[in-house]
Amino acid sequence: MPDLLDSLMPDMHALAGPVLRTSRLALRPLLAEDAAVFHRLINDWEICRRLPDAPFPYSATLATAWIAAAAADRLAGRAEQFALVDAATGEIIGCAGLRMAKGHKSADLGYWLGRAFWGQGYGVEAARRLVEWAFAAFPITRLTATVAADNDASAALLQRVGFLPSGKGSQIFMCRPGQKLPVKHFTLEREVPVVAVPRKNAVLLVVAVALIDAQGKILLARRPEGKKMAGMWEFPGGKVETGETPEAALVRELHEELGVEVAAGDLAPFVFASHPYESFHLLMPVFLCRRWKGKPAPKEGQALAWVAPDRLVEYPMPPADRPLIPMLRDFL
Ligand SMILES: Nc1nc2c([nH]c(=O)n2[C@H]2C[C@H](O)[C@@H](COP(=O)(O)OP(=O)(O)OP(=O)(O)O)O2)c(=O)[nH]1
Repeated sequence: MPDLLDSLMPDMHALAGPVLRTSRLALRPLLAEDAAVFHRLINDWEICRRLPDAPFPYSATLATAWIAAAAADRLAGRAEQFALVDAATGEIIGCAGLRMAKGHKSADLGYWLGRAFWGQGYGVEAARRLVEWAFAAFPITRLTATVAADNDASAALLQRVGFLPSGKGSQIFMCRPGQKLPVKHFTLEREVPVVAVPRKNAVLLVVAVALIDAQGKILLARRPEGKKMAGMWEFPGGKVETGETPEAALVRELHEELGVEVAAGDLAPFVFASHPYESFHLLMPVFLCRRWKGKPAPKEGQALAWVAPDRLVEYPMPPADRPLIPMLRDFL
């Protein structure tokens, strides 16, 4: 359903550029017919004295020329300037834009609001949206912004949007010819996505079980070809998934690997292995289980063997399992 703003907005086809929306604003390209409002808002000493490129008084001719230059800059890829439009009224309340550095590696953020619209969070709202769009739409790695050293409100705005102070300097402001005024520089770096690099000592929780049959033999499964530690004999089990209890993981693994059904209550905690492997640290609680439903069958291509406790040593096992063998032998 078209909202009020759409009905107040100039013909979208006339807009040679994107329209960005926030909860209260639309940021749209400036049009030649905006010149009168643009001029009325900007021709204010309190605004011009804070903008490096604005003379004072700010003439109507300059307003028209500035809007035309903004359109040319957009076409040439030099800048993206927007009128900030109140979504409730369709009224222009200020401007914000990005001036691209050569090669589009960075862009400079600029903005101003008509004096009646100060102190209501419009600047932060517009700047946030522009920043978000800038990083999404261009391969820039950094945004910069410069404010007059005494413009505390603007410095605070930038910091609320995520900019960090990056130094001080001085700059000519057109409304005060002949002198350089102190400025503060700010930058905002593109967020580098955090890539989850597995840490060498990341703990991997694996759960395993010694299934013990009526003769007191223990079931071992041989790790199939193609897996790490292929050929080693291990206790059935596997990784505990996120949100799973060790018991639930074991019930699942025994069903998947061996086709047997086990009740969590029939799993008795026995011992654990804690072992540093090359790329992770294994933490493996080992349960004992004497009751299950079904006949264990190799569902995943593994060989199975029922082994008496005193013969476990004859089966090559992963290094993490070796300390478990005497414990099982002594206990059973
Ligand atoms: N199930 C089981 N795993 C063991 C034992 N001893 C031991 O070091 N492990 C290691 C081998 C594996 O790195 C890990 C078990 O994970 P897993 O069975 O879910 O995974 P996997 O390596 O077989 O295969 P994949 O699913 O990651 O491809 O724990 C053991 O006695 N039983």
